[in-house]
Amino acid sequence: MEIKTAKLLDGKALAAKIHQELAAMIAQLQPKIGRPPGLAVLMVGDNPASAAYVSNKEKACTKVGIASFGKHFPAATTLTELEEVISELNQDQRVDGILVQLPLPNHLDSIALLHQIAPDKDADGLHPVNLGRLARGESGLRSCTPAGVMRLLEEYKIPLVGKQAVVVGRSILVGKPMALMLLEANATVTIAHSRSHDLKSITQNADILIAAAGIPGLITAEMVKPGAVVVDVGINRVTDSNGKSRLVGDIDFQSTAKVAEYITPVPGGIGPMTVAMLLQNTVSSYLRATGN
Ligand SMILES: NC(=O)c1ccc[n+]([C@@H]2O[C@H](COP(=O)([O-])OP(=O)(O)OC[C@H]3O[C@@H](n4cnc5c(N)ncnc54)[C@H](OP(=O)(O)O)[C@@H]3O)[C@@H](O)[C@H]2O)c1
Ligand SMILES: Nc1nc(=O)c2c([nH]1)NC[C@@H]1CN(c3ccc(C(=O)N[C@@H](CCC(=O)O)C(=O)O)cc3)CN21
Repeated sequence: MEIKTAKLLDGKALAAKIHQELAAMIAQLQPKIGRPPGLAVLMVGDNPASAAYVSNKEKACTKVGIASFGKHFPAATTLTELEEVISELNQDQRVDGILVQLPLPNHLDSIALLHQIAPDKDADGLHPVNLGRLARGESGLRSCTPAGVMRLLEEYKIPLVGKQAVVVGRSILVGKPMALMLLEANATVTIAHSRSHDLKSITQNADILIAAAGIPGLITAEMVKPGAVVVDVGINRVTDSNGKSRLVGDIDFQSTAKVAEYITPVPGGIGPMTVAMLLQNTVSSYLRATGN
C-alpha cells in the first residue's frame, strides 16, 4: 500500500516573502517620512529560549529596514522601573512598536505591564484594548502567533468556514486569540486545555488542529483525524539521545505526517510567521502614526 505524507505548510518561505514585501514598502516610504519604522523589544532576565527569539527578531528587523531598540534588563528590575521605560517608549516618536518578551521573571506582573503599552504601539496585540477589539470583530493590532497561523492557512487556501477547529492551549499569548480568529473566520471552534478530559476524543474531531500547549509529542497520529490540517505552534528545546539540543513542537511529526493532509514543521513553520507578523504590525503602526 502506498504511504502518503502530508504536504508541508512552509512558514519560513512565506515569512521570507512577507519580509521582502515589507522591505520594498519601507524603502519607498522612508525617504518621504524621514525615518524608518522602529520596534522596541524589552527582555527581562536570561531566558535562553527568549534570547533566540529576540535575536531572530533583530536580524529580521535589520533585513527589512526597521530600526530596533532592544533593551535587556537584569532579572531583578522592578515593575515601576519597567513601567517608566514603557512610558518613555510610548512618547518616543521613533518607536512604532513595543514588545515585552514573555515570560517575565515571577516577581513581575506581566498583565499589569501589558496595560502600560499604548494600544497603538502594541506590536504583540496583547493589550486589553486590542484583545477586546479582536473579541468584538473590530480591526486592530492582532496577536502575532495566531495571526501568523491564519496568514499561513490563507496562503495555502485551507477552507475554514464551517470546519471543526480544535485549539489545544488557552493562553493569552496564543490559544485564546487563536480561537477567536478561527471563530471570526467562521470555523466551529473547540478549546482544549490541561483540565480537559480525554484529549484524544476532542482532537480526533478536528478538521483543523492547532497545538499550542508547550509539551513535546503531546499530539500523536492516533489523535488526528485522517486528512486533517495540523498546525504546530509549540516550540520546545529538547536534548536527544546523543546529547544534542534541538527544537521540537507539540506534535509527533513523524507519525502525524502520515495521516494529516497538511502539517507545519518545527522549526520553519509558525515561528518565522510570528516574526513576520510582528514586523507587519510594526509597519502598520508606522503607517498610522505618520498618516500614510
Ligand atoms: N511558534 C511561535 O511563534 C510561538 C509563539 C508563542 C509560543 N510558542 C510556543 O507555544 C507553546 C505554548 O505557548 P504558550 O505561551 O501559550 O504557553 P502557556 O502559557 O504555558 O500555555 C499552555 C497552554 O497549554 C495547556 N496545556 C498544558 N498541558 C496540556 C495538556 N496536557 N493537554 C492540553 N492542554 C495543555 C495549558 O492549559 P491550562 O490553561 O489549563 O494551564 C495552557 O492553556 C510553547 O511551546 C511556546 O514555546 C510558540
Ligand atoms: N511577548 C511575546 N510575544 C511572543 O510572540 C513570544 C514571547 N513573548 N515569548 C516567547 C514566545 C516564543 N516565540 C517564538 C519562538 C521562536 C520563533 C522562531 O523564529 N523560531 C524559528 C527557529 C528558531 C531557532 O532556530 O532558534 C522556527 O523556525 O521555529 C519565533 C517566535 C514568540 N513568543
